Amino acid sequence: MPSLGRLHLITDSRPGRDPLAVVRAALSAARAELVVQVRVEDDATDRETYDLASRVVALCAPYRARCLVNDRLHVALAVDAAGGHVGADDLPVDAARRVLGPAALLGATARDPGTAAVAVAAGASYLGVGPCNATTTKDGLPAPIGVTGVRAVAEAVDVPVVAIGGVTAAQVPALRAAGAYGVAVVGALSAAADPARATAELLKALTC
Ligand SMILES: Cc1ncc(COP(=O)(O)OP(=O)(O)O)c(N)n1
Ligand SMILES: Cc1nc(C(=O)O)sc1CCOP(=O)(O)O
Ligand SMILES: [Mg+2]
Repeated sequence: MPSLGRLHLITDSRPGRDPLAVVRAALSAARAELVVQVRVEDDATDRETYDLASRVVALCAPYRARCLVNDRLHVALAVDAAGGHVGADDLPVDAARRVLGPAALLGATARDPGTAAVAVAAGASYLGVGPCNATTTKDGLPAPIGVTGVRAVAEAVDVPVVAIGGVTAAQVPALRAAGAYGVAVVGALSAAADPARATAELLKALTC
């Protein structure tokens, strides 16, 4: 399996956002280094999710960038995405692995070392670890675990740790020093005045 991209762009499908424009801009800057995770609001229909994911897969293909689908693994299969991401309210990791098959990329959310180890044993390819910081992008999250929490998880597992939650380019060096392999962002790109430039800045911080 090719190595996992270090920069994960999670789509922002809240009203008034233009997720495809941000994906296009980010792909132009990061190319195959980008992983695009299609994440929709809970009230989005499967058809809406399928339509968005299909378009993201098509945008990623010329760059050989990979698309993952959050939560809705049947959509991941239907659009021939590279895999999916699950958390505590989704299919258990072992069930998600059975659905997606052995070759797929499967991400799992982990907020502590114990959960992380269980997820890896169940078949997770990488872990989404956070929230690193407070974020307004998603409601109902626990208190931030900070760089220290990311380090605790990274030391406990041997799969890539992707830090999430209010991550900015300025924080990337500290996250990398703590053992994070990459980062996943919504607002840092979706709310950027120039998403291509913001992508380049994140990527530089991740790869220098
Ligand atoms: C890379 C990454 N990490 C964590 C999450 C959160 O997943 P989950 O806990 O299932 O919450 P929702 O995103 O489904 O609301 C993620 N999507 N990606
Ligand atoms: C979707 C999501 N999951 C998180 C978690 O910690 O599980 S934080 C998050 C939102 C990340 O958006 P931003 O980069 O704008 O903070
Ligand atoms: Mg989920």
